[in-house]
Amino acid sequence: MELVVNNLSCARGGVPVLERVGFRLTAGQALMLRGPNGIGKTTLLRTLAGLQPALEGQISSPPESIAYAAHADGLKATLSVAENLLFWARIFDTNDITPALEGFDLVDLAGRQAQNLSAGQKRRLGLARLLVTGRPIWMLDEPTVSLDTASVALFGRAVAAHLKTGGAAVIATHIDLGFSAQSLDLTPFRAAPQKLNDFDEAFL
Ligand SMILES: Nc1ncnc2c1ncn2[C@@H]1O[C@H](COP(=O)(O)OP(=O)(O)OP(=O)(O)O)[C@@H](O)[C@H]1O
Repeated sequence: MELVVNNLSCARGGVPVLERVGFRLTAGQALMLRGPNGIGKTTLLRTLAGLQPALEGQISSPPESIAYAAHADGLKATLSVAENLLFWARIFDTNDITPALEGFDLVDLAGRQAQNLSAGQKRRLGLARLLVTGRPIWMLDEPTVSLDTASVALFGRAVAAHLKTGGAAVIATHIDLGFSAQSLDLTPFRAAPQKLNDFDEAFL
């Protein structure tokens, strides 16, 4: 497993956000994306995960090798915790949700509808889905939002275990997850402001 990103430029809403981002990640490594609000961490993760096209550059790993956990939990409200996990597990050709239930402390909540979970419990369920994908590269956007201290530690252990078994992770977060990781500050990669075209200038 190796993720090599070269000369990657990406846009949001048609506006270039980041230019010439590059890094290399091998099995067992995690990369923490840093930078101020609005710098483009979500945009970069979405591009790496294949949810939007890059303006230019290369990403060595195909989207099929990546599991992406976004800001939104994306849960099925009327399905139970176990049913939500099974729904996802079957997409990835497995019925085994036990490691996901156990790894994210969801065993006692297995029968509860997702809509009746607390915010932190919903977040744990959203993250537990990573374990049923079997995909080697995790892309995680602010994964610890709503998590209490114990759940952050639980999540940190889940990522550390994933790394130990040859996985990799790219994580946009402002907090320390308790394992060693590289970090990449995106500030130097901020795209230059676009030059106004003649039409815009005529109206200024
Ligand atoms: N749908 C959109 N249309 C146009 N611009 C957008 C859209 N969504 C986000 N942006 C802009 O793109 C830029 C990058 O946003 P992005 O969400 O990637 O930043 P971020 O680093 O993840 O921020 P945060 O730390 O606040 O989550 C920001 O300036 C933002 O305002």
